[in-house]
Amino acid sequence: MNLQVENISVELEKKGILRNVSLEVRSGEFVGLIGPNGSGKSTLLKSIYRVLKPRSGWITLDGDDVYKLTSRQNAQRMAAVRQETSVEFDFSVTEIVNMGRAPHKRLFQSDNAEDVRICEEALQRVGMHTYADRSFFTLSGGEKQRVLIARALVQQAQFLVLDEPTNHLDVRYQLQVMDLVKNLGITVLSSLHDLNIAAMYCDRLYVISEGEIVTSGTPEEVLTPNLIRDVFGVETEVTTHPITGKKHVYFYSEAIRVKPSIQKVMSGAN
Ligand SMILES: Nc1ncnc2c1ncn2[C@@H]1O[C@H](COP(=O)(O)OP(=O)(O)OP(=O)(O)O)[C@@H](O)[C@H]1O
Repeated sequence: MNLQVENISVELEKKGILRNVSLEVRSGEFVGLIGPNGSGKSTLLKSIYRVLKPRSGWITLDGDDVYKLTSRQNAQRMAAVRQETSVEFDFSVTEIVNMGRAPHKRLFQSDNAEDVRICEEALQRVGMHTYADRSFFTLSGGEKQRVLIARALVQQAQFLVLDEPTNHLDVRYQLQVMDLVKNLGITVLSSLHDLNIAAMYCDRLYVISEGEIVTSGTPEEVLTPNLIRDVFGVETEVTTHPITGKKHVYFYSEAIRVKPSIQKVMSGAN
């Protein structure tokens, strides 16, 4: 599934939030969207999963304008895990996950054995199978996140949009969820705050700042100290991770002093 975003602009309350944004996710790619708070990541993803229609430009999936597809056609192709999902009624974990099967069923058609198996398997994959009967309301932030990822998985769409999927997750589940998504082998576009997670998992990155894409490329091309200083205002050292061979970003803090021995190296002293 190939996503093309062409020159979209979004205005909210008379303020330009996205300006002429273009982006491509090729079939099978895992593409990350990084940028500071308020830069427009969620707005861009919402435009793609049809919650915020752009004022201009167009968005296509395999050449079809997403805004011209029926909801059912769209849900068969694209699943989204949003940053904030409001669940208004007291559903169980299983009921929430089952909702992801709706695009594959007729109205009021009950779950068959295959639906049950797919939902159980998805809960197992996110490590939430022992919570099947729990009320969704009673779950922690990380547990909710994993259930919502399971709901997206059972939709069996070939394109997955994720808005900060590792938010709320402890380090083990951050890696587990990212591994799981990576191993699906489907087309993925995900906003990410953690630059090292982005470097580990993404084939390519787009960097957004103040509503505009400022650069894109492989993590090796994009994650440089200059770019991170310009976009995030933070000083870094970027090296190659000794085990994964991926880029790894070390951050300097103003509050935590740099060790004198390292300061010497940085200033070029012997
Ligand atoms: N409904 C709205 N009305 C007015 N402004 C909005 C609305 N929704 C978002 N914005 C503004 O649009 C800008 C982009 O917001 P967005 O949520 O897309 O950023 P983000 O990059 O996802 O941020 P974060 O990393 O904090 O989640 C922000 O300045 C935000 O305040």
